[in-house]
Amino acid sequence: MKVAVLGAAGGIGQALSLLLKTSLPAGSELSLYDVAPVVPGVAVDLSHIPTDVKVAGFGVDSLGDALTGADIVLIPAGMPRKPGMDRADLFNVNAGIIKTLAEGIVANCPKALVGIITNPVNGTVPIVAEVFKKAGTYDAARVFGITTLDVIRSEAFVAELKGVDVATVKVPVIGGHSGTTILPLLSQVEGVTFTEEEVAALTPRIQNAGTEVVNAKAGGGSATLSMGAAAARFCMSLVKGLQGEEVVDYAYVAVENGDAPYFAHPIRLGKNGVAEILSYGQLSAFEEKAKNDMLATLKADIQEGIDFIQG
Ligand SMILES: NC(=O)C1=CN([C@@H]2O[C@H](COP(=O)(O)OP(=O)(O)OC[C@H]3O[C@@H](n4cnc5c(N)ncnc54)[C@H](O)[C@@H]3O)[C@@H](O)[C@H]2O)C=CC1
Ligand SMILES: O=C([O-])CC(=O)C(=O)O
Repeated sequence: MKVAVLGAAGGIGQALSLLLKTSLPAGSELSLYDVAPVVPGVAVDLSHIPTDVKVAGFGVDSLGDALTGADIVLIPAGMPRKPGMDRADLFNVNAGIIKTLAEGIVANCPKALVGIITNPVNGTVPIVAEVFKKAGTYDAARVFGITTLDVIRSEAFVAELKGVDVATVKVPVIGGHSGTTILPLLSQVEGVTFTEEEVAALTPRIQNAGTEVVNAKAGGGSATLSMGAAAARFCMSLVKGLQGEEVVDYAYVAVENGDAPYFAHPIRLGKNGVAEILSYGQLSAFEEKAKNDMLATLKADIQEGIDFIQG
């Protein structure tokens, strides 16, 4: 199994690479790419951890070498938010970065499963898909926006609020990855119930959790450690699917005849990525309204990504 991390020297990239070094199956290769000159050092540093995962670092001129033979490509490259910014404010800077990296995937590992972390995820996922479509290599089953951070935050916050063992908490989160487009389905959490007031307070807490971190870091960036944990968890779901195990997880994927052209759903993963997009089930009246209220924003974010490539 070869996993490439693009943007591996950054806050997320380093945390994610550390977790992958200690959790990928024995015999795997971890390929670290970044434009920052420290990246070979990050690889050397990780290579001293005694696990059977080979690590190599690749600098700005070696994207092709980093990607060749990759089964999974994870992309946390690009600029994070500062206080006062929305994720959408990152589009102008990060769209070009994502386009270049997607072109590298087309040229070097067009069959890889691609997990996109770079914000704004609502728009960067369509950019990658459009680059692949243009090149004739697009397979909707292989492109994922990683929304696992919304899921793990929801697990943490529900466990905290309800005083239950976090290991037993499962929270479906659908939609997109920004503000109100993030839609936790608290009505479907098993084993606990919420009052209307709790739903009205917890839903925006989950939606604004990224901003909570941005503000707490006071100009020093956004979530990196929790995102590293989230991306590693999602990567391990992809790995299990590739190994032929049955696994269901959540991600922002292309959906035909869905609520929007891209929407986070429960998905069944297999050897070729998405094996099946599963229904997110019955929504409460609160969730149905929240979904309908945010769809115009999500669709506009998606269109911005499509237009960036189609012109
Ligand atoms: N999907 C999600 O839930 C989350 C997404 N993010 C997003 O992840 C991205 C990265 O965040 P951080 O790691 O905190 O930022 P960071 O600034 O610490 O790291 C970004 C890295 O990307 C590298 N980079 C820039 N241009 C590149 C290129 N063309 N090719 C390869 N590498 C390149 C930089 O050199 C840097 O090492 C941001 O866009 C942020 O908004 C952050 C948290 C959660
Ligand atoms: O809020 C941000 O800018 C980073 C992010 O996507 C998150 O933490 O969910």
